[in-house]
Amino acid sequence: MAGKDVLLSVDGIRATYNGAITALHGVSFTLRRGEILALLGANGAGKTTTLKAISNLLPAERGEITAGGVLYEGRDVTTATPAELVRAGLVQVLEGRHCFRNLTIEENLISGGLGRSGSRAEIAADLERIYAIFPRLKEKRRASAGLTSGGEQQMTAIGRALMSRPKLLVLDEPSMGLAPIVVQDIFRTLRRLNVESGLSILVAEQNSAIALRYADRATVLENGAAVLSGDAAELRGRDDVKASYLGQKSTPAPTPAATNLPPA
Ligand SMILES: Nc1ncnc2c1ncn2[C@@H]1O[C@H](COP(=O)(O)OP(=O)(O)OP(=O)(O)O)[C@@H](O)[C@H]1O
Repeated sequence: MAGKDVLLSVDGIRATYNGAITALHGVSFTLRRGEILALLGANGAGKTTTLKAISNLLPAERGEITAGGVLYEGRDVTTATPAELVRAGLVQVLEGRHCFRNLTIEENLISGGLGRSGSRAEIAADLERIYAIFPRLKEKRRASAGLTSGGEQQMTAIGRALMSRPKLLVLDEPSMGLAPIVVQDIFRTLRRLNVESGLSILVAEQNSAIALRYADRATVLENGAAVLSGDAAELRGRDDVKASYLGQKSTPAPTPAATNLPPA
């Protein structure tokens, strides 16, 4: 992990929908520059709401932050528009790998760079950078995004976000609905980007096993509150985390009788 300075600070966020449903009850955590932080939790724990609070996307769903705030690079961005956040380097890949289905993969990627005032040559160079990260997208660049596989659409959604040259990439459940091998490929790529270019990553995941394997640290949400935070490696070794989030039972010590059995 690179530097230790704080890039993103989520400070006691409470959030409601329709002025009635309280989805977050005071979530706090920090993300250091250059790290991968996983936001874990079961269905409905508040992961998506937290990410949308960070990117100021709640108003589109009649949601709002009612207390607390978000600091990005030391600046209060609680009221910054999503477009301002993208320009400041904070980009979110929404849940469900949204692509423009009728546009080609390449057109989808180019759309991600439109917010920057880059020349044609710069956009072409950025495209080549994305194709080097995801060679599969280069092969499929002329295909309509809607006709490509779920994995290719996820890569396109991530590639499009990378076209705006983010400092902080925020991803909502990139593993959703994808085969384990594709999920592993995507997490490996995220880790490589993190190591090679220092990209900071906040990733919300229900798949705690893969997220804890690739993240530096993790925060666990339950019922709209952060209940646990720590180093990913340490959390992976904890019995309560294994039982509640990794679907593993703690292994009982073998009984003497069992030890005497011949190998199966
Ligand atoms: N647009 C919405 N309107 C009303 N309530 C919502 C809305 N979106 C989420 N909620 C509620 O807010 C709570 C947190 O949901 P959220 O989607 O943030 O959880 P999550 O951890 O991301 O779950 P999932 O993994 O299923 O996406 C849930 O009780 C959910 O029903």
